[in-house]
Amino acid sequence: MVYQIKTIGNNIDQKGLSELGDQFAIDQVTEEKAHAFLCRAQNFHTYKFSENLLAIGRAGAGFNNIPVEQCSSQGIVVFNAPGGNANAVKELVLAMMIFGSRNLKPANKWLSEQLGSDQAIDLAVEKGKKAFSGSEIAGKTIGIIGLGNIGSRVANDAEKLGMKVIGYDPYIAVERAWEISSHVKRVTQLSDIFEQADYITIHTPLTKETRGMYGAENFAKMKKGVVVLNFARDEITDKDAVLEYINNGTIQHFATDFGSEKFYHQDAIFVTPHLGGSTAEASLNCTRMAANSLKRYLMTGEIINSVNFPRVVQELNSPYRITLINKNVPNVVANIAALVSEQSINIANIVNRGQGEFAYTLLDLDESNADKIDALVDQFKANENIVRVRVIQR
Ligand SMILES: NC(=O)C1=CN([C@@H]2O[C@H](COP(=O)(O)OP(=O)(O)OC[C@H]3O[C@@H](n4cnc5c(N)ncnc54)[C@H](O)[C@@H]3O)[C@@H](O)[C@H]2O)C=CC1
Ligand SMILES: O=C(O)C(=O)COP(=O)(O)O
Repeated sequence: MVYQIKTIGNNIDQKGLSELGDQFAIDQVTEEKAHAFLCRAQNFHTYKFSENLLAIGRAGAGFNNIPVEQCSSQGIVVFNAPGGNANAVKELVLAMMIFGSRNLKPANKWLSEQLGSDQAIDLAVEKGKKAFSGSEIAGKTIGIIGLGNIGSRVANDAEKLGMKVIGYDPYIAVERAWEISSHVKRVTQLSDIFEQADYITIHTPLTKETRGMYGAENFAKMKKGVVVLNFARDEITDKDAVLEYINNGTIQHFATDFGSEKFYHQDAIFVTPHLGGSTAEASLNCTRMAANSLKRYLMTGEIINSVNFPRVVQELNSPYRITLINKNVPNVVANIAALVSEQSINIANIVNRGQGEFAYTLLDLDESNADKIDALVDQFKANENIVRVRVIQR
């Protein structure tokens, strides 16, 4: 079987796709006929997914561009590439902190307005540069909201650069907690970040809680002269609040990865065009990770790095594996077992894991008779609690 992968958009790293191998064809069919999409931040919220679509690989971290609940209910597994671009974002954030502290944007603008001979410019520079004297990050306090793949790296490197680091993350993953330097102080109140930090950076997904987190309520708690960064998601920022707190002298510099006309032509604001994850290394990492997850899912039914289904890893030693995406309701597993038994088939292995409203079931069968497998598949397809059925032959 050849699996049809459709890349969406033009910024998928081509080298990363070589992971897929011979059993995969890239961009040979229309979106309608593809088994899987591989994408970056393109918005899928208005998409109508075809019944042929089994999976979406997001070659990046954030997946708010994908209607995940709709995908779950259509039996589409969504994968992302956790950590694949974290170093890229971390480097840009550290650069932007220093960029802001040293007034490089207004300084560069002022310099480009100095005309004449090099000697004349030199004279103007030595006279005028004191207006752009900045401050150093060493010894200052950075407050980090979200200590995941990116936030934990920012925390550790900021500490190495001599900063005092405080972090807020009520949902921190155990693996990340282990990776973070013991010098990083965890705070349990978001207000501690806004009250204590000289630099504030956010590295969370866009959620109900984080939407508008950079807004007047939290900004009112900030110290004067703070540098604020948003390289997470646009909707975290209330733009009018940023302008208000720049104008009243609280925010010295605001750096964001998300463009808005409101932010152009402002000396205290530096905007990058969503470049956080845009390095050669990150693009390759993320495409490789997403491609590998798609390959594993399509070929073996195993799920790793999915955002809407649990991790399920199980070696296939039987002639057939049936994978089911089913509603996470009582008795489904018993019904599945009953349908298998009606066909007089023996179950070699069954794994069923739920996540929210849906669950994933791997059913390995001690049966080589294709007709019996087909009959069972028909039964599963007719079951109202089962939304997706696939057969994988060893
Ligand atoms: N500008 C860019 O190009 C990029 C932006 N991003 C954005 O950054 C976000 C974070 O990326 P990663 O660190 O890789 O994700 P991650 O999933 O490793 O970490 C996110 C962290 O945020 C924490 N969190 C969730 N809700 C929170 C809340 N209300 N308050 C405090 N912490 C909270 C989680 O517990 C987790 O530790 C992504 O979701 C994406 O939106 C990610 C990569 C590139
Ligand atoms: O990984 C993320 O969440 C990002 O925002 C990066 O998006 P991109 O892959 O550069 O379109």
